[in-house]
Amino acid sequence: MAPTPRFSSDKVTVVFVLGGPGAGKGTQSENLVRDYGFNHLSAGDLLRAEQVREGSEYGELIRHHIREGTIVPMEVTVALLSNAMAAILEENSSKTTPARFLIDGFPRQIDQAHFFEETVCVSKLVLFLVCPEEVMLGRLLKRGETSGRDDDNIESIRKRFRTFEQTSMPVVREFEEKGKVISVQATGSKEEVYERIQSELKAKGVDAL
Ligand SMILES: Nc1ncnc2c1ncn2[C@@H]1O[C@H](COP(=O)(O)OP(=O)(O)O)[C@@H](O)[C@H]1O
Ligand SMILES: O=c1ccn([C@@H]2O[C@H](COP(=O)(O)OP(=O)(O)O)[C@@H](O)[C@H]2O)c(=O)[nH]1
Repeated sequence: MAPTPRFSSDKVTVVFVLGGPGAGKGTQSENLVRDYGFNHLSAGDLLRAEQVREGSEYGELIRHHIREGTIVPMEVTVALLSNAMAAILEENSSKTTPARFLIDGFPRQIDQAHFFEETVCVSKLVLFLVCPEEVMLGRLLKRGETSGRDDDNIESIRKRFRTFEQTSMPVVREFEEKGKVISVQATGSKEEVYERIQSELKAKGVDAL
């Protein structure tokens, strides 16, 4: 028998934000948090916090995968996301009912998508930021001047691009077949991209607060 997800869709609305490394997922998520009352969970940020958490048994494992641009085993990432959602719901700090969650940079592999939807909750939409590699490369190298991230260097970036094409694009295609994907061109200024996102969300019946 299939497991029951931890959160039902009358309690939570989940929107995944996907796109290649440097497509602008974090940047546009900030806009959506401000205007739509989303709670923002970045899978990468949660993993980086766990990597440096004192006493974590996963620190070295996470460090290795992030530097190699490969995917951390899904049990680790899904537990971090699920617990972060539970903490937000417990604080009852959400501005909307159902509580809106924007999950950025996840799922990046098909088994993660299935495991999350079976055990945590079913997603409503996927916002997919479409961006050519040369644009993402330029943005990441610039971000690398100040980000301090282990993976904003040319070797890791090349590996992340490969993982994105080979492992993460199949996730986008599967959600596309279910009619859940909003694709937005992520080139041009941050403001232009955000305007495109807003008009697509409106068309899907997701309104700003
Ligand atoms: N439309 C844009 N034009 C120029 N730079 C951008 C744009 N969107 C994001 N950036 C910058 O590119 C870098 C990567 O964006 P970020 O939101 O961190 O991407 P992701 O979360 O997809 O890796 C950041 O330094 C960000 O400020
Ligand atoms: O569900 C996830 C999300 C991220 N990562 C790891 O975290 C890195 C950075 O992801 P993030 O979304 O922070 O940044 P991006 O690569 O999109 O700029 C990835 O390359 C992966 O190694 C992962 O293993 N599983």
